Amino acid sequence: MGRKFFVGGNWKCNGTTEEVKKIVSMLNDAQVPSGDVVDVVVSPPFVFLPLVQSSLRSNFHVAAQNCWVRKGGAFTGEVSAEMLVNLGIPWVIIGHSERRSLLNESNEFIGDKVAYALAQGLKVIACVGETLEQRESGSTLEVVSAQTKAIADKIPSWDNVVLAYEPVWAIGTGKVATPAQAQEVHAELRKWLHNNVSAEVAGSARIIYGGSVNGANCKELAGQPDLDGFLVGGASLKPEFVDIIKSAV
Ligand SMILES: O=C(CO)COP(=O)(O)O
Repeated sequence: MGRKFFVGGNWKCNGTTEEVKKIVSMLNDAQVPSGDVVDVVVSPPFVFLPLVQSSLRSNFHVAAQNCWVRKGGAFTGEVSAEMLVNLGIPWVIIGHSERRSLLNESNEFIGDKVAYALAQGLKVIACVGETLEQRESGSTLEVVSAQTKAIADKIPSWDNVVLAYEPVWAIGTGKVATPAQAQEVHAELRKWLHNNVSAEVAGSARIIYGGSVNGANCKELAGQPDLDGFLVGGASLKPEFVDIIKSAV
């Protein structure tokens, strides 16, 4: 169906200048499949974006981990989408579960952010995912559909959106979703897009998985038909990130 594999590395709130330089040189030296086969996007903290942007190999790209919901101004501590564009940062992660839960970002706020970022010309990695409680109570599909709807309602096009399914119970816990669990939700999300957006978007939108992905479990997950890549946390800071990129082929 021609959906290009996508591997994102979310560095979260980690790193010193020295560590960032080391990761970048590890990535620059890596033998990986060509850019026709896989998109690789790494997401350092804001303060390291210019360093990574200027030193990273040209076939890998960078993402910010967040941006402000509207035009910049008197919003102390925030970084606007316009600033990212001004710096030539092509991607931004929006709606990560850590921001949803720790900073109380609502579905609606995230929908607004995705829409604003897209309107400024950024490409967006939009995250959805259920908590353990929600999974155990059987509401996984309802939760991820509502999160996806809040985004779909606000955006005119899915061309520049990658949807990341990140079950909260799998993030940073070492508890990865089984390939079957991931495939089930990815297929449902694709069906949701088919029924609520269009058949074309359902066919072309990349849906990537995040949550305790590592060099050992990536290959089997990557083989699932509706799984188009990964958003990697902890392992994106380590050499095994290269193995995850290689799971594209
Ligand atoms: O939150 C994640 C990526 O955005 C996943 O984190 P881990 O890979 O550390 O579980």
